[in-house]
Amino acid sequence: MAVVLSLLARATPLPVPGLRAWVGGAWLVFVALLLLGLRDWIPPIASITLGNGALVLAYIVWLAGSAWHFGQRIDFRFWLAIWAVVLAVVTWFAYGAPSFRARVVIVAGLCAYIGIYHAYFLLRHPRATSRFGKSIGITLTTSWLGLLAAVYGLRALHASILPQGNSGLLTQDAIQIIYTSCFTICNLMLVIGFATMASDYVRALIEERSIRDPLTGAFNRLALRESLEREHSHSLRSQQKFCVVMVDVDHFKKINDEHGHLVGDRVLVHLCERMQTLVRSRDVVARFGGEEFVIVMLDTSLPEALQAARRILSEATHLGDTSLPSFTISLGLAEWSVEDGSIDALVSRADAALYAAKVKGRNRLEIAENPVPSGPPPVALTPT
Ligand SMILES: Nc1nc2c(ncn2[C@@H]2O[C@H](COP(=O)(O)OP(=O)(O)OP(=O)(O)O)[C@@H](O)[C@H]2O)c(=O)[nH]1
Repeated sequence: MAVVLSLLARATPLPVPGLRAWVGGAWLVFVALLLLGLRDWIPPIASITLGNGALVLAYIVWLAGSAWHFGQRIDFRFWLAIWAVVLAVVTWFAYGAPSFRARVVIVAGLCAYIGIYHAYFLLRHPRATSRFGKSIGITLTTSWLGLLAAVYGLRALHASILPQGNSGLLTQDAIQIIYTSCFTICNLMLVIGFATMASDYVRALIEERSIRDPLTGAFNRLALRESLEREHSHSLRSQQKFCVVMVDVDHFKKINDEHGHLVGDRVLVHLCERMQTLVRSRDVVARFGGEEFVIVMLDTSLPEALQAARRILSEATHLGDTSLPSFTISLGLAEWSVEDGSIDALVSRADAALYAAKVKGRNRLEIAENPVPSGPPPVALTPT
């Protein structure tokens, strides 16, 4: 399982935060099982102390991997201190006052605790839930973490109260064989869970990149077209109005020429961020190309859109404490009409209004002419 996860980590097209730690944890589980399995052939210090140490460390490293995956850090000093104490206590119960029962209760109890903590962390993390709900990887990982913690908990309880609990995992009795199988399956499924989380992450990132403009983070033209088509057919059914605003930076070429393209890029990023804060979160801000943006204001009539567009004209160019050169923008606003036969016709009207704003001196807002009815009215895409 460690080999498979390592190969997967090498094959991922994009770096996945936390994946290296998950790979490291899988190798530690492998080392731990090897050392514990070689109990009769290697010195107890290697088998008992290092074997249990590697096992506990594996679960801490897996937890750290999940925290990194979501851009967080665990308190390593705290966890390493716990690890060191457990190692010392296990060594004491191996040499000072030998007690297999005490070692099992301590190690299995701690592993159960880490498993529950890890599952709880994943379940409660706000970024673990996307707009599609919990990812398959997280569901899988938390389920198997819960099961693994339950098996460890049972093992600790069993060792502390029942006489058979005092026998080693590798003993040939039925209950120990069940424990060994459960540990193996849970650890294997956990590795599959981490691999699925990694692939969920890569897929989500690729999906996100396919609809976003890499410079500004605004939606790209593909996403814009999809959202316009969605709104257009929704409006054909419901007659609910929506508006399109075209925004263009005035004399942007001059900004590039005088300050350089990097400053020009920062102006675009700044403008985009400002516009996103000035519209509702469900409105769509997209980069149409170059220094031109399109905002789709969903379920919005002309008077409401006019208010928002005026706000954008006056406030989107505020520089705050940035070191950017001052700039202005021009806007063209068009309200969807049933006479717009297609979304291209609507966008063309907004573009024409933008052109009018440029011709009239820039740094202003123009409203598009009503569409000229041509031919029969468009047919609704789905029956009303
Ligand atoms: N920095 C930067 N510049 C870009 C980017 N995309 C396009 N441009 C530049 O934007 C400029 C657009 O210039 P024009 O189309 O002449 O428009 P303008 O200078 O804004 O003039 P008006 O729109 O008429 O006010 C060109 O110089 C492009 O090279 C980009 O991503 N980053």
